[in-house]
Amino acid sequence: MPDLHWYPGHMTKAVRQMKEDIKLIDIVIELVDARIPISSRNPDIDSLAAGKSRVIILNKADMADDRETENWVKHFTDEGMIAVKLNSRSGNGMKQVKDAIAKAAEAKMARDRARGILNRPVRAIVGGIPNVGKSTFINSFAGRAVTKTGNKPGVTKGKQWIKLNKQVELLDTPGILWPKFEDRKTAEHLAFIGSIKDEVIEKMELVLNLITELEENYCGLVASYYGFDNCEKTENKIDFAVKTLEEVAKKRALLKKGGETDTDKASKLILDDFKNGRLGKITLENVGE
Ligand SMILES: Nc1nc2c(ncn2[C@@H]2O[C@H](COP(=O)(O)OP(=O)(O)OP(=O)(O)O)[C@@H](O)[C@H]2O)c(=O)[nH]1
Repeated sequence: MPDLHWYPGHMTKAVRQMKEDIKLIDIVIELVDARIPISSRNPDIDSLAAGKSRVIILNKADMADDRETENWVKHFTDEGMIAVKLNSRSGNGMKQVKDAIAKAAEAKMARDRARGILNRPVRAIVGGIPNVGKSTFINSFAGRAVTKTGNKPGVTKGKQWIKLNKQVELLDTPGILWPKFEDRKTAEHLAFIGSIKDEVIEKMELVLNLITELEENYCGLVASYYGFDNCEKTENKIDFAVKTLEEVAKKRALLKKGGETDTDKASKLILDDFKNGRLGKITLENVGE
């Protein structure tokens, strides 16, 4: 197994920045990928965000299994968080997100009022591991109608805030959290969604494990996307995955010079199709697993 404890320097800097920014913040909005709500979280957010209001957004819900996403929303709500699903690209769900942030802000203002603090702005930050959609979220949140604050006296130097309403504003630069590499499966899931470079893990091994995982919950899905039938409940999962991979190469005419199937190209194709949601609405991590 390759060394997965890879930790680029820019991330160390980004994490330090997030620790600094969070001091100004009342509400921490954590973005996770709805397809892998556990692996795309960073457990350290709990200590980073201690004492803050918490909102968790299941982003990229358009690529996840709707039923599973509902289960996750319920799960995080039961844990005492405000949980919402969202498609940041289309903005579908943004109204619910804004309502959720306004609700968290209202609770914070009520606590302030009880302590005699009036009209203090409530500030929020978006945090998440790479590629979960933080920038897309901020752009979609800002939309066209809202005005940016900042560059005026009294506003922290270099920081821009996007106003949600009179009292609530969102920091326009996201906080970057580092992905966790606790175990092989987590690292693979992060590679499937593109949060860590898939060069970190050998592509062929990665795709065989993806096919195997998909077969468990969505039997025949890979085959049917590429135009053949194949749903076998077999014990020999890796053999089955290899067969599927070769069949995909044949179907897509991915052949080497001598006519042999080009499974490297087929691996790349399947990983790319999954990453971009072309294989369908799929969730790889279920509540209670
Ligand atoms: N389908 C879909 N794609 C999304 C959604 N949100 C973001 N994306 C896409 O996901 C990719 C990554 O989005 P970014 O906004 O750059 O993610 P980020 O978290 O800011 O990434 P880093 O800068 O690497 O930390 C882009 O191709 C987005 O278009 C979503 O809700 N649905």
